[in-house]
Amino acid sequence: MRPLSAPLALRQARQHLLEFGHCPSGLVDERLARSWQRSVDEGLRPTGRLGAPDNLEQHALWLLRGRHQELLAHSRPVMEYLFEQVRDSQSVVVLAGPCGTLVDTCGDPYFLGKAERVALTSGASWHEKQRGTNAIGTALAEMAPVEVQGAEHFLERNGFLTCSAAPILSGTGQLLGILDISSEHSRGNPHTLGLVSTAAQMIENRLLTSGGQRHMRLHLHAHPEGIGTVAEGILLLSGDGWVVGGNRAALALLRLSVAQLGSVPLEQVLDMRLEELLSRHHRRPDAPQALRRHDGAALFGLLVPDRRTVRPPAATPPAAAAPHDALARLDTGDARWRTAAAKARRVLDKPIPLLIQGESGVGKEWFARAAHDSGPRQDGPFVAINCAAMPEPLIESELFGYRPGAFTGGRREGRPGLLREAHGGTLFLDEIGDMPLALQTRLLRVLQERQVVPLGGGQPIAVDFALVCASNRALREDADQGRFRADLYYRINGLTVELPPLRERTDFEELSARLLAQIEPARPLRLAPALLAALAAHRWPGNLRQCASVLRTACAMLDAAEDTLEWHHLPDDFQAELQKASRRPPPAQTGRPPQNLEELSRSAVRQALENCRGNISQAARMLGISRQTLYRKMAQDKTGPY
Ligand SMILES: Nc1ncnc2c1ncn2[C@@H]1O[C@H](COP(=O)(O)OP(=O)(O)OP(=O)(O)O)[C@@H](O)[C@H]1O
Repeated sequence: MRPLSAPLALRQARQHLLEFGHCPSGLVDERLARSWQRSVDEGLRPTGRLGAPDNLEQHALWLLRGRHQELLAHSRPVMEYLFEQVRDSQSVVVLAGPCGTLVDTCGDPYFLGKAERVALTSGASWHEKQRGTNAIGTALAEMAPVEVQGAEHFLERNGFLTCSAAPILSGTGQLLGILDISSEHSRGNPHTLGLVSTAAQMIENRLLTSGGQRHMRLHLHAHPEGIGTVAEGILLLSGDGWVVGGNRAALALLRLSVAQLGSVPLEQVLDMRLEELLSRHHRRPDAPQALRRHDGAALFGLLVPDRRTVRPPAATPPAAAAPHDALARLDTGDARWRTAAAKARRVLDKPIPLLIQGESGVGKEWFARAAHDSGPRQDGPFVAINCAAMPEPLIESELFGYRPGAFTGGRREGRPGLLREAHGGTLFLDEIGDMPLALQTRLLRVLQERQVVPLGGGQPIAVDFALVCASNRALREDADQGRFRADLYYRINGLTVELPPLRERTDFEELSARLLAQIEPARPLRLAPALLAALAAHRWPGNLRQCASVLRTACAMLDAAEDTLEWHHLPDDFQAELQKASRRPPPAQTGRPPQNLEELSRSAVRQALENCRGNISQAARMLGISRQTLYRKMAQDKTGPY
C-alpha cells in the first residue's frame, strides 16, 4: 500500500482506530485506512485469536477448484513463472477465487510450511471479513492491486508478511480471482506489486484468447510492435459489430468504461465499421491495420475473426459418415441416449427448435452444449439462461435488453440483452417451464418475429439463433393445464428428445469410467468391481450430477499410490444411502460348496468375474445374462472378493 506508512504514523493511527473506532485522516494511506475501518467494523481484534479453522473441507475445495478450472489452468504456468522470479526470497505465490478463498499455492517448501501456520494454504479464506486488512482481501474489496507490508496487516499474527495482490478480471470486468505473492516482511521487494499486476494481466489475456472465447478479437496497441505483447489491448466484438468485452488495456486505449461493454457499436469508438475491418483483414490477414480513435489518435489493430466470420458462405457440409462430433464424444453407449443424440443431429442445421426433457441432473445442459458444438453454429456463442434461477424482475431486462435510461437502476448506456448476445449461435433456455407467463408472451413474439425490441422502445433488432430449451417438468401437461402457454409449447417443441435417468441407463461402467477420466485426467483410475456393481444398481435420484459429485469426493480420498476406488473412499452419508438401498443377504461362505440356488448363482457370478478379471461385459456374456442383471447380482453380493 503506497506511500509507505512510517512506523510511527502507523502505530499512532492504529492506536487511535482501536481507541475511538475510526482511523484519523492523513496518517496512513487512504486505502489502508478504509481497510482497517472495515476490519474494525467486522468486529475483528488485532490480537484476538481466530475462531475455529475455517478452511474448506476437501470436498468443498474440490468443488470450488472445479468451478474455477479454467482460471486455475491458465494461472498455474504463470504462477510457476512468477515463483521462479522470487525463488530466493522465501515467498509463496497464491491464487484466490473471487470470494477470497485460496485455490492454489506454489512456493518455497520451507516458507509454505510457515505460511500454512497463518493459513496461507488452499481452502483458507483471506477475505477481509475473516482476516482483516491483507493484500488478497483488500485487493478484493478495493478491486485494485494492493501491497500490504508487515504491521499494515490488521491481525498482528500476519505482521511477519509482506503481500502484493492484484485482481484478475474477465473481459466484461467481472472479478475472477486474485493473484498474490506473500513473502517474509524482511524480504519484501519494491517491484513485487508490479510483477504481480503484470502476471495478473498475462492471465487475463490468456483467458481472453483461449479456445473457450467465441468472440472476434481486435488486438490493439499504439505501435504495431506492441501487438502480441502483454501490454496489448484485446477487444471482443460480437458478430454484428458490438464491443462486448475487453481487457483493461483495451478499455484504456479506447477510453471505454466496463459499464459501456455490450452497448457500444465498434464505429462509435473507432473510425471504422466492422465490415471494413473484415474486408481489410481478408486482404492482409497477418498485418496490423492502421486505425483511428474518434478523437483522431492513431492506433494499430490486428483482427482475429472467429471461424464463423471468415468461413466462405457455402462451406462444405460436414460429412454424413459416423459422427465424430461433440455429441458423439458424450456418447458412452446407452441406446436411448444415442437415439436422442441421433435425432437431435438431424435438426441442428434446420430452423427447428429442440426441446430436451429429463429429470434433474441427467445432463440436459451438457447435451444442449454438445448439440451446439456439433452443429453449423458451433463457432457462434452458446448463451445459456436458467429461467428458474433468475429473479423474475431481472429476466425481462436480461433477456430483451434495454435502452439507455429505460428504467431506474439500469445501466446508463443500456444493454443489448441475452437474446441479442445469442445472435449467430444458440440460445439455451433451461427450466423454461419456470418462466413467468407474462414473459412467455414476449418470448413467443420474439420467436415468431425473429426480432427484439429492447425495454424502453426503439427500433426492433433482428436476431438469428438456434433455440434449445430444457425442462424437467412435464411441459405438455403444464400447457394442458394452463401453467405454460400452449402456443409457446408448440413453438419451442420442434423436436423433443428425452434423456434417460441414470438408473435406466445401460452404460454405467463406461459412463463412470468417463467421469473418472474427467475428474482425474492424468491418472488412470478404476472402480473396484463390487463397488461398480453397487453403484450401477443404485437409483441415483440426483442422476449424473450426483454420481459425478460422489466420484469426485471419492477421488479426493484416494492416496497418491492408489488407483482403485473402494467402499471406504465414498462419503459416509452416501455409503449409508447405498447400504440402505441394497439390504444385501450375508455373503456366501468360502470353503464349502453352495448350499442352495442363491448361493450357486452367487458363486457362478464370482467365478465368471474372476475368470474375466472383473470385465463386466465379458462375464455377462460368459454367464449368458445381460450386464444389468449381472450388476444387480453383484450388488446383492458386494462384499465378494472381486
Ligand atoms: N454426458 C455426460 N458425460 C459426463 N458427465 C456428464 C454428462 N452429462 C452430464 N454430466 C455431469 O452431470 C452434471 C449435470 O449435468 P447438467 O447440468 O447438464 O444436467 P441437467 O439435466 O441440465 O440438470 P438440471 O435439470 O438440474 O438443470 C454435469 O455437471 C456433469 O458433471
